[in-house]
Formats: sequence, structure tokens, C-alpha cells
Amino acid sequence: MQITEEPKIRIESSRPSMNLRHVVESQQFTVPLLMELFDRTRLMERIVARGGTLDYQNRILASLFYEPSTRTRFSFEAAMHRLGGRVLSTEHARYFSSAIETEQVEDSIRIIGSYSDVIVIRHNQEGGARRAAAVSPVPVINAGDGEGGQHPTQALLDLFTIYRERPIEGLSVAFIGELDRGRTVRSLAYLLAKFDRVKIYFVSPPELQMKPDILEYLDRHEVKYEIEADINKVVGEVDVVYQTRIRPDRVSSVASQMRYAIDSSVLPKLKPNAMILHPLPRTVELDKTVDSDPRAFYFRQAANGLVVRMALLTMLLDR
Ligand SMILES: O=c1ccn([C@@H]2O[C@H](COP(=O)(O)O)[C@@H](O)[C@H]2O)c(=O)[nH]1
Repeated sequence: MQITEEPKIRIESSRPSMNLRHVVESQQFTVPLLMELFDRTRLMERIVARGGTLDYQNRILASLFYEPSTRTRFSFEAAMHRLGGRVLSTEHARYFSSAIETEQVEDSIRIIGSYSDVIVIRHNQEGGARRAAAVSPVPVINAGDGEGGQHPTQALLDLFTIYRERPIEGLSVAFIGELDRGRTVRSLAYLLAKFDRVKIYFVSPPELQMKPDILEYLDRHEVKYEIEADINKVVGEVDVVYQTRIRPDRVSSVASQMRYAIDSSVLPKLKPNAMILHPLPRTVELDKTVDSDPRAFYFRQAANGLVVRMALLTMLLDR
């Protein structure tokens, strides 16, 4: 794709109105900050449509992944390239360099922060990103920390995907699958709690249900929710079905995994204008026959990762 420089689209290179130093958890985002991010995201859509910008040349993003990633790493790196910047990257941070000799994340971050302008980190331990942010000389973005941690930028792109289609106020959302270790679900629940009249259904086998910390947060913020084990009682009620995997080792049988699957037998039960989301990658819980249904939004959701992450990078780099 050719970069067209004329007429120039101005990224409000002015400073973001709200101070955002690191992105560690979803709770950091207020509704005005989310709206500012989404306004910038719309601008990024226009910039990407013309091939990108050179505005951030000479800025360097370091991507440091201690766990595998497809969408998050590629979209962050593509985002920096579309902004004209450069990327230093490893997807084997657990094995590279001195981590194998038990170098602490703090030391790695101090060093890498002296080579770069922003660090994107996926850490295998809950709290890994927070530890990184505590010592980093440059902004740190949490790209997933531990199984019970968070994945705030996934939640931002999830929310943007919904926001493009309908108001978030008054929305009903069913989170289905392996909820206790679903960092994407945890992060999105925190974001949804910022909006009025949202209702959340947590649908999973009892042993994989959402952990009390999120439920207590929802209670404190007076967000309505229900715990449910039967997918059929919920799918017809909601505006958004947020499907997630159930890994086979977490349930006793394939049959119980399949009880939470979305396939062509479930589609007729959904509202005609429902949205089906999934953070991907999928296993058996989201059948490929669903892909051609107009309510399937998961590939658009993954694609939105690029523009949302571009917008977020500009907000951190412009401050
Ligand atoms: O059902 C799911 C599927 C994925 N996740 C988490 O989402 C990301 C996916 O990683 P990519 O960087 O997009 O490849 C990862 O953090 C998974 O742990 C999930 O929680 N539930």
C-alpha cells in the first residue's frame, strides 16, 4: 500500500487531554478517555486507508512477549509500522537473553526502556506488566499478564467493535466459556462496568466460573449480572455473545466442552441483530459455519486491533 501524504490528515498531535502514562489494567480508563481513544481510532482508520503516516518515524516500539501471540503482537507491530515508527521484537522473551538465567523482568525493562520509546509486554505471570511499569523509563503496555490477569488492549478493541455498532449504555452481554482464566473477559468486564445500565451474564460450567474479584467489583459499581450454567437460557436474551474457549484439559469430557459451543444449531436462538465476538484463537467452541453469519464480528474485532492500538500508541507517545 502506498503512503499518500497529501492532503495530510492531522493526528491531533496536541497532547491527549487525559494523562495516560502506562496501560496496565482496564480500570484506568474513564468513559471520556475511552471516547477520546475511539475518536483517535476513527482517525487511524482514515490514515490506514491511505497507507499510514510517517509522523512517528524515529520512534521505537519494543515488543517483549514471554508467551505466544498472533493478533496482539502482529497488530502492535503493524500499528507502529503504519505510524512510521520502528519495532524491536521478540516472541521468545522467556528464553531469550538473560531471562533463562533468571534475569528479573525489572532489569530487562530498565535496559530495553533505554533503547525504545514504548514497551509492549506480555508476561506469563500475573502482575508482570505492573512490575515492568513500576521501573520503566518509557510507557509500558500490558499485552496480557498471567492467566488470571488482564489484557486491557484486547478489551479496548472489543469495546470499540461493539461501540461502532451500537450504544454501550443499556447493553446486555453474555460471556461464555472458560471465565476463571479468561483475561480478555476480565478486562472487558471492567470496561463495561463504566457504562450505565449494562447487564452481564457469565455462562460457564460451575468450576470455570468468573472469580469473585470481578463479581465484587461489579457489585461495588452496581452493575447487574447473572451467573448461569445453561447457555440456552441466555443466548436469546443478549445483544452481544462474547464466546471464549474451554481448553479440553479444564473439563472432564468433550461433551461438556461442546455444551458451551456456538454452532448452526444455536444461531436461530440469537437476537436478529446480536453480535458474536471471540478474542480468538478458537477451538471447538465456535464452529466455522458461524463465520458466514452476519452476526459474526470476530474477524472485524481482530482487525480493529490495528487501529485501536495505533490510537493508543499515539496517545502514549504524544504525551
Ligand atoms: O478464548 C480465549 C482466547 C484467547 N484468550 C486470550 O486472548 C489472547 C489471544 O492472544 P493473541 O495475542 O491474540 O494471539 C491471549 O491473551 C489468550 O490468553 C482468552 O483469554 N480466551
